[in-house]
Formats: sequence, structure tokens, C-alpha cells
Amino acid sequence: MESAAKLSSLQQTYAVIPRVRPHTPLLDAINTPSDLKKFTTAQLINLADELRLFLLYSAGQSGGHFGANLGVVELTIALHYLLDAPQDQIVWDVGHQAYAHKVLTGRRDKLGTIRSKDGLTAFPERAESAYDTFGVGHSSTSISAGLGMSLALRYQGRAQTVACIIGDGAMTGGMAFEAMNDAVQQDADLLVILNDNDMSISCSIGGFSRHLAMLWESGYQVDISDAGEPVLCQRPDMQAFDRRKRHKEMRDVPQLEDNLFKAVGFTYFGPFDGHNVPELLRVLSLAKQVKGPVLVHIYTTKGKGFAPAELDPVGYHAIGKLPIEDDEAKSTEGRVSATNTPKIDIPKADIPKTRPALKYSQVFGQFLCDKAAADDKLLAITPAMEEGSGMIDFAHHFPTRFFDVAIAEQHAVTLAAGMATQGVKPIVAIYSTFLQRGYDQLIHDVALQNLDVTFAIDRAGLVGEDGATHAGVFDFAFLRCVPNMLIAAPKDENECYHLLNTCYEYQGCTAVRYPRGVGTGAIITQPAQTYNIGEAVVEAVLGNDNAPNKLALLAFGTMFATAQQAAQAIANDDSELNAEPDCQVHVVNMRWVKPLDTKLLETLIEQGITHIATLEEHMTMGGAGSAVNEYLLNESLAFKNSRPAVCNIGIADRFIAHGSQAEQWADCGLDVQGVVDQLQNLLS
Ligand SMILES: Cc1ncc(C[n+]2csc(CCOP(=O)(O)OP(=O)(O)O)c2C)c(N)n1
Ligand SMILES: CC(=O)[C@@H](O)[C@H](O)COP(=O)(O)O
Ligand SMILES: [Mg+2]
Repeated sequence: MESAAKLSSLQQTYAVIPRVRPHTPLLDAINTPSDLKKFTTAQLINLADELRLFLLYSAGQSGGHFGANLGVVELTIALHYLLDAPQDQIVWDVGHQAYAHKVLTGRRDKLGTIRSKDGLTAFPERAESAYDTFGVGHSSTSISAGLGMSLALRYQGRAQTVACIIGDGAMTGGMAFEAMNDAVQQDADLLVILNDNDMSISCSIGGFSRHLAMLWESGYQVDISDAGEPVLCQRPDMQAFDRRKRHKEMRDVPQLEDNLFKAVGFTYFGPFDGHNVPELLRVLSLAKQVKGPVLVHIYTTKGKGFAPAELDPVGYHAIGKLPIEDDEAKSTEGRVSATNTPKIDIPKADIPKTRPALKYSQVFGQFLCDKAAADDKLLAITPAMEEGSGMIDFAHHFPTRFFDVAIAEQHAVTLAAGMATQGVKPIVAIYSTFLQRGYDQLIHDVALQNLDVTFAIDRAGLVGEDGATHAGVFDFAFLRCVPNMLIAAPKDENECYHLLNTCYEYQGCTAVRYPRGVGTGAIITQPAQTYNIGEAVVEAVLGNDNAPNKLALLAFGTMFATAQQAAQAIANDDSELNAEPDCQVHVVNMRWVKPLDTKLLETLIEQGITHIATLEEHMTMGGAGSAVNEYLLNESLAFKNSRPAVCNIGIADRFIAHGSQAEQWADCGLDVQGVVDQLQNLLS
């Protein structure tokens, strides 16, 4: 079946994932990159097919980033054949495309563990391998890091090659241009390889993408002579890349001389076929000898070698474990489009309290569409995460009100600020971890001017397999110290919808933070009115009234569900979780981090609370618990004499390694047992 699945092409192209580990004799002979140097060019070409098939097989086992890795197989082989890693430094941008790099640098047999607990990390990580020269995960850092390495090597008189591999999407991140500017200023020896696959997750947009399209439309190529000199010539036939879209609004195509990289001072070569091993060897062996900042532009196909991914590079950016079946069907889990985004029915009246749990990004996408239909002031911005943020439907139905700014979080925030000065109500949809990129803009451009911007912060909390680089565990801390900011944290899908509505309607800067993954299955009801700002809710009082210990368990956000279960254990004497007997628990859904419901805190204390515990999926340091502590210590009037014992349950002062979200919660004591244990310590 597998042989029948092969489609004829220059390289082998497959339509299904191999069911069993493919036979890879050349790949199996590589334990370090130096083993590559024994290969002939023909062997390297065959190795590329073996490696690609191995990646297909492995991705079927582990899931993870997919299309990008298939696109850089030949490039990775060429780099490790020509360079002497780890002395020569190879820096991957984002690093989601570094699976082939990991395979060729001694981790072939561990690739199936990638993104699993105690397995390989999703991205290059210095602690994992000497060949991983720089930890990545956030986009657009490679040129800055590579430049730093180059300048430090020059300062020490060490002549090693530094090569940065950056994608066309990552190039839209402003810091890439900051770094290029400095590289020219320093006249640094730096080899930048632009991996242009023209189809990233919604990054093939904007003026930069148009410039790259121009380089294609010009029909020219800047070749490299044997002496390393640029030679402008007609581009050889590269049919495989004919799909490159011509920007319809392009006017007459300027000549290749109008080259952005050349204009800022880089020696530019390209574009070349990034799947042509002999060409890559020829070009890169010459380019790495050229002094000063050099950029080699290659064209590749995202998802190369797997027909469904070549046809849908955005949908196959990341995947779950693929069904390793012989049929051509593929699980559509995780891949949504405007046509198949399931619509959420939102009943007018109360109905049973639960349904299948919904992804929070889906709830956000539904809110966007519902609100936009009712309020024409709503505009929505994403920095290159349309799919992940659940905005496909909104973009489809409200195209003039949807703004994908590419990987440009700083710009996204200040763009919203600019919009807000003109009487519209922008929403910035942004992952918590990526909002860190736009922090100064949030303070300086939004909060300081008290502009009406709503931040829909997705992936807040631990995100699982992407690991520490993508954890959204700092936003309470970095947001609550900013004047004018309101911060809401919903406990489930219904509260998410209602808090988005409340914060959107509020005239000022607000943030609603919610996690990666699904909620509890709570039914979403139509908001008849907005929530009271800052109001918390005592959702349950468990245990008997005359218990000697009275605990207020203050849960923030989706940790409420864990709080409920832990409270049951604590208040219920015969719980199998070895609960603490004789304790009454007030389970509080705090709902807001700023402003805190201090009135409720005072009331609870006056009612005889003896212990207070806060619970949040966030660093304890500076988090919501800190906010409660600050209030109790500095402002509470009820604590003049008795001071209840307080504990803050959250993430201690360390980064949490990748694994499933459940494994991460257990790792840092945020699973039910962990919370019960910490509560028992507090009560003992
Ligand atoms: C600062 C930041 N914003 C957003 C992302 C999410 N992200 C990961 S890969 C990617 C697209 C990268 O496109 P490109 O550099 O062209 O790589 P390709 O996937 O095409 O190989 C994005 C937006 C990120 N990792 N870092
Ligand atoms: C590499 C990168 O930064 C993105 O692909 C990220 O992994 C997406 O995360 P989600 O899967 O949570 O959307
Ligand atoms: Mg790309």
C-alpha cells in the first residue's frame, strides 16, 4: 500500500504516513554530523529521502510541528555537511523546524519522544544538546542571537561560522530587522539563510511578503561565483515553486536590483531551490566564505514530501498524532477552517448546565462573531495566530474588521491603540507568552493613555508540549502593576464569553485571560447584562459550620475546577485523598485579578475565616495570590488583631518542563492531589 501511495516527483512524495519504521540505512549510519562528511552527493540526496520518510513516520508517532520540518530536510543536511557543528554555530529561528537537525545531531532514536514528558523539547534547547546553540521558540530571535555569537567570536579571535536559519514569517518580526541593521553596522561575518516557503501560518501577508513575491516575479537570480561574488542572471527554471502567488496589486515588477536585503547592506544571493542538494552544497560552501553579513534566499515547500501537507501547509503547521492508516483520510482534529468551524448554539433560556467541553479559542471566536454582528465598532487584531486564536470564522465573515499583522506583537498592540483613538473598539487576540513581546507598548501606548483596548489573552497558564518557552504564566504579574488595566480570569466557557463581553463593553483597557485547551462543558448563555467589575462569587460552602478550621479557597480562572475538587476532599472526612477532617471550605470564584473583590475578603474574614488559600495557574511570585497578600497586609481592616494563615498555591520559582498539561500541573502541584497536600499543610 505504501509503495502505491508514492506519487511521482523529483523527490519521493507520500500520501500516507508510514505504518512501520522505514528502512533508513544511510540515516542509521549517522550518529554525529561528522558522519555526513563521508557521504557522496548522491548519498546525501538519498539520505534526504530517508530522513523525510523518517520524519513522516516519527510525526505519526509523536504529533507536533510538521510541515516546517519536511521543508528543511535538504537544507539541514547541507548545513551539517558543510559546517563543523557544534564549533560552527547553527541558530534556528522559532525552532519548530529543527527535528531534522535533532536527528542528525545524535537524537534520531529519541525523536519519537519529542514534546513528551522527559523527552526531547519541541524546539532547540541548549540544555538538551551542544548542537542546540540557542534556545528558541519565540520567533525572530535568530539573527540577533547569531550576531551576538559572531561578535563575541570575533572579539576572541575565533574564526567560526555562524549560520542563522529564518523563515519568511519570522522575518516579519521587527527584531529581525533590528538585528540586520546592526549586523551591517558591525560588518559582522554572519550567514543568514532565509527559508522562504511563502506559506506560514498566516504570515504570507503584507509588504514584505510582496517583496519576496517580486523577487520571484522578476525572473532573476543573484547567483554566487566561485570567487563568492554576486552575479545577476536569469533565474533557472524552478517549476516546483510556480505556485508563488503574484500579488494582484503588484504594479510593474521592479528588477531584482531593488532588493531589500541588498539595500540595507547585506550581500544577497538567491533565490535558490532549497530542495536541491547539489545546488545547496555549491551555494552554501561559497557563501559561508564571504565576509560580512550575507543572506542566502532559498525557496522551499512547507510540508514537502507529504502531499496533504503540501496542499494545506497552514493546516499541517502542527498536528496531533496522525492516524497511521493506509487510507488517505486524515484526522481533522485541530485543523479548522471558516467552513468547518462548529457554531456554538447559545440558548436564550437556561438549559442543562453542561455540554461537550469547548476550546476557549472557539468560545472567543464565537464571541467575536456575535459581538461584531451587534456592534460595528469591533475590530480584531492577531499577530499571525489567526488559526490558533480561533479567528478563522471571524476573518471569513468580517474581513474588513480582521487584521493579521504577521509576527509583529509590538506593532499589534500599538496598532490597537491607534485605532482606539478614532472611536472604534479594537480587540487584540494574543497568546499570553507572545504578549510579552508587546509589553512596553501595552503600558506606554494603551494603559498610559487609558485607551479602550481589550486583550483576549489565550494560552494563559501551562500549555503542555510546547514547554517553557510558550507557558503563559507571567501575565497576572506583568499586567496587575499597570495602572488602568483590568484583568479578568474566567472559570469556564460561559464565564469566558461573559467576561469577554464585560471587558469589551468597559470603556478602558482590559484583559481576559484563558488557557489552551477546553473548558468544563458549561453551557454558554446570552449575556443579559455585563458582570459587575471586580465582583467575586462564593460558589460553594462545604463542610460543617462548627468546624474549627474555616478555609477561604480563592480560585482564579480555570483553577476553580481544581479548587472545587480539592475542597470536596478537604471538607469531606472520608475522602480517599486523605483529607483534613473538621474543616469548612468557602470555595470562591475570584473571577478578577484586578480589581480584587476586597469587600468579599473583608466579609469572609469577619465571618471567622481562619485560613486563606489562593490558587492560580500562574507564577506565585507576583501573581493573583500576591495581590491578595498585599491587600491583607497593607489595607485590610479586618486583620487588626487575628491574622489568618495564608498560602498561595501556584507555580514556584522555576520553569516548568514540557509534557502534557496534566503532567505539568502534577509537576508543579496544581493537580487536585497537589492542591489538597498544600491545603493540608496550611491547615496543619
Ligand atoms: C513571537 C512569536 N510569535 C508567534 C509565534 C508563533 N509561530 C510559530 S511558527 C510561526 C510561523 C513562522 O513562519 P516561518 O518563519 O515562515 O516558518 P515556517 O513555519 O514557514 O517554516 C508563528 C507565527 C512565535 N513562535 N513567536
Ligand atoms: C511554534 C509556535 O510558536 C506555534 O506553532 C505554537 O506552537 C502554536 O501553539 P498552539 O498549538 O497552542 O496554537
Ligand atoms: Mg514560512
